[in-house]
Amino acid sequence: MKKYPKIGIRPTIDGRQGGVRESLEEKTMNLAKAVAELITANLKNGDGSPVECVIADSTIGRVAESAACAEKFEREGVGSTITVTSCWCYGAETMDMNPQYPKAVWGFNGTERPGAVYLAAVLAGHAQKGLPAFGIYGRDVQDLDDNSIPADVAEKLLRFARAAQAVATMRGKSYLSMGSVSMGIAGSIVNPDFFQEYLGIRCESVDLTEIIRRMTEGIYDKEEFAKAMAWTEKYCKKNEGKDFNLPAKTKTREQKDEDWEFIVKMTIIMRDLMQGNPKLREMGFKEEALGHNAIAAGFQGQRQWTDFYPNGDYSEALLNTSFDWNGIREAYVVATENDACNGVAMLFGHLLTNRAQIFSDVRTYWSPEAVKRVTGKELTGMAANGIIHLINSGATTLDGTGQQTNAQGEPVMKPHWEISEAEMEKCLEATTWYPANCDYFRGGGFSSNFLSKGGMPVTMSRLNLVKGLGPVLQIAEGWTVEIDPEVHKLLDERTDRTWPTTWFVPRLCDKPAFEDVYSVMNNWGANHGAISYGHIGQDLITLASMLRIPVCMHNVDEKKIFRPAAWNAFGMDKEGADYRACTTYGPIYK
Ligand SMILES: C[C@H](O)[C@@H](O)[C@@H](O)C(=O)CO
Ligand SMILES: [Mn+2]
Repeated sequence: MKKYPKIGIRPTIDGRQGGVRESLEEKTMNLAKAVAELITANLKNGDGSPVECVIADSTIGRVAESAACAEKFEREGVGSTITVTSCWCYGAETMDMNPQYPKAVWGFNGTERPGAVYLAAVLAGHAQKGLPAFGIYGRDVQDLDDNSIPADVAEKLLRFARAAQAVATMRGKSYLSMGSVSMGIAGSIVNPDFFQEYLGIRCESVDLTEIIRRMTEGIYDKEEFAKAMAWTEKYCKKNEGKDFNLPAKTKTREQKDEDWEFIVKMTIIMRDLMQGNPKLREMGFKEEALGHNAIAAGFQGQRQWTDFYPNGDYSEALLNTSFDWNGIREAYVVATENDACNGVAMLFGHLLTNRAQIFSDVRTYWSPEAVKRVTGKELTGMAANGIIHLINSGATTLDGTGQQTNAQGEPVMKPHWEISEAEMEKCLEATTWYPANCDYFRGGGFSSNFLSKGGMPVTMSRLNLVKGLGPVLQIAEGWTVEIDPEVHKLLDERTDRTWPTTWFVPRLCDKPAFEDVYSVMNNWGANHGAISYGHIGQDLITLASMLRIPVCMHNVDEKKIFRPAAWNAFGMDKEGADYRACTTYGPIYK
């Protein structure tokens, strides 16, 4: 059972004894309990455990009670707070002053006592003190004896809590670079200051010789390796695809079998490097047993490693997948080509959804005209306005096959605790493991290949670093689409047919970057995108504002944007206000 941060609930109250406070004690504490129940019933951590809440020991009426609550929250491992009230309270005395906690305030909309007035007053305090907080105010007046949480309030509470838990879960963890810069990809020039100041994440790095050392000296769990090999024989090796390499570059059967053993060992070692392994301590490898506390990692692969050793596609794909030989489990976050910027976008998506992530090159925009020219066929349905080819060797989760289904039989990518053994086997069955293209991967290995089923709502995002500005986030909600199999074959075989493909169609709107499918690709800030199941643009925007990362491109309805109340002070144009606020506040850990 992993250790996760908790959400602190702060019931605040009018401190006046002799009637007022007494009349509100029960109501205020009941509201706090209702919020805690809402969060614990609806939100889970990555391991499937419910997000825990901690409620202050008493209502908070004066500053001494604020301080006592702050001390309790520190002891209990709180990482963010929600203040709730149904009455007037003394803002500067009762507000949460912790500079690192994401914070929200729910002012009960009941007119007998001025909860909304406190909400506005304390949000002014938060703005004045440079501690921006999210304001939650229900649209309809509630009766004083109504302790229920209205739907609009619940939606904002949960949106805040999802993002706040993501922020708190990242704090204190590591990003592990396995290797270094891959083929001059800027995203793999890892910027430790960004990780430290914006995410509270420490950057760790290991040279790739460490994988060879551990293989050579047997620093891995031999029993697990045997179990993994048997599983790989049963589910992966049997789906080995045609070898498209030139004869001179084709490995023998014996060499390929050695490669399978190599990449399975490599996968175990990469996982151990990320999170450690107590079995290694039993084997006498105390230091290696510790791991790097990595919540995300990147594997350089190309080129030096892949010019000589089998590639990392199997390792990256399986680590990013919600299952392996040990069964169904939380997906890891591993960026191929050590593109740490894309790794961050994958991490955001994973923490907000508890689902595995797709890592892709944003490879090709295909206009309807170009498709007609090369295939003689029309793009139809949701693909009719053009499609974007998402494809990358390696780090695309096998959950991306779309072989998991919801109650309606529609393709989905599920949190791991909802995936069945049968669905795991379907994802594996839908994946072909082609011998690696030895023109690119001289050391051989295998690449996962599948075609994502269409009809899944997805969100593609990307974190970019801009000198002089800092980090910015891009977001494109859309869908996976299926196209005529013959069209797919022709288009896919023009590029890298041994790699996994997802055909993506963004939701278009009247914003310039979304006026057509071409514009989405033409405005994308790097070669990669992280693709998460679901339309999570609103959550990403809320999360980005907590981290002070401006959003430079998105196709989310402006009315659905939920950011700290202080953002309103930076102007009515939401995008400009976002930039001005992020610049003013700066990173939360600086
Ligand atoms: C062709 C290169 O080897 C691939 O790695 C390339 O398609 C990329 O993924 C670059 O991001
Ligand atoms: Mn790539």
